Amino acid sequence: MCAVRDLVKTYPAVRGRRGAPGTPAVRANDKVTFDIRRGEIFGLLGPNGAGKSTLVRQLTGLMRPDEGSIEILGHDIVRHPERAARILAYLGQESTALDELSVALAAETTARLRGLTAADARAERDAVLDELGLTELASRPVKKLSGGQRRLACLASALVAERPLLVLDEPTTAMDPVARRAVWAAVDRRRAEYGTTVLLVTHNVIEAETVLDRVAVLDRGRVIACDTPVGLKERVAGEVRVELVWREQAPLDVPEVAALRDIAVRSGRRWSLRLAPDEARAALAAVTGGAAFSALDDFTLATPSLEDVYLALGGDTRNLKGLVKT
Ligand SMILES: Nc1ncnc2c1ncn2[C@@H]1O[C@H](COP(=O)(O)OP(=O)(O)OP(=O)(O)O)[C@@H](O)[C@H]1O
Repeated sequence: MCAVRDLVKTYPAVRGRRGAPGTPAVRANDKVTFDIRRGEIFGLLGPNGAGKSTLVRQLTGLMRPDEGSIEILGHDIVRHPERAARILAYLGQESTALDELSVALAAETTARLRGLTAADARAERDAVLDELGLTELASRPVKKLSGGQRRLACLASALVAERPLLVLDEPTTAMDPVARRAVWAAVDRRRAEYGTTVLLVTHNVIEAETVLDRVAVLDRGRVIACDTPVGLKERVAGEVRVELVWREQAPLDVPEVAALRDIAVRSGRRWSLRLAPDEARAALAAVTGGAAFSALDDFTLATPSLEDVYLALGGDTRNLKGLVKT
């Protein structure tokens, strides 16, 4: 339903004025290629600055690529960017003009703009607000809601008047678990009833593992892997993750601990290691059996997550949310 081929987007360099340093050109998307199938929840996963929003802006017709092609439901979006608005609903990260309206009016106005009659727009509005648990907030201005409520209200507007493709950029940011569940239930229902396809932008690995059918992992503008979460995890199936949390500082005078130091991803008191099963056993025996044990606060042993895949692929995890617990 969506085919992206060799998409390239470079933000040009900006020359500094009056001696101020300029900014170099940034190749935000570098030959990005993938396909999205009808009815799937397809994810774009990557850390801050990986190029996800740039990609989405091109898919939604808001930005023109330098090179490459985008075809959605047979429409050439590079040549006809205006057609994107008729095919897809886009929930961006930024707040919009809808912020000034009440929750109900924002949804109703969007439905009208998408071609529904006044009566149909009101019916859609009521159904979507009810579905997302927003009825009580219907008369409140969007801009006066909490962060999570505002996201939900913007999603309500995105969902009115069915579109075959939903493009959702971090839809559940700032939402509580009840709101998150309402979002995924609403998405699932559309998929089941209308075969709706979803492109989900996220850097939340945990959410990605649970909701996505397939995921393209983006790193510095390039797709470094594209597969099902299970398929990606199989790439590191031979490894387990060991998490060590030290009480204060790691006892580096213990040789076994010093040896682990260089292969651990360290975040304060927490060390995260990807090891072969027998290495993991040896490491745990060393830190739980000997002199290091009194310095250890906690440890866990877990099967690989998407985070491990990301690391194994050479990704830069510094900004990947849901990874490093502090
Ligand atoms: N308008 C712009 N001008 C110049 N550079 C930009 C512009 N917008 C983004 N960039 C750069 O392009 C790269 C990709 O940015 P983009 O916003 O697409 O990343 P992202 O994956 O969506 O990040 P995030 O998760 O933080 O939203 C980054 O290096 C960013 O600094």
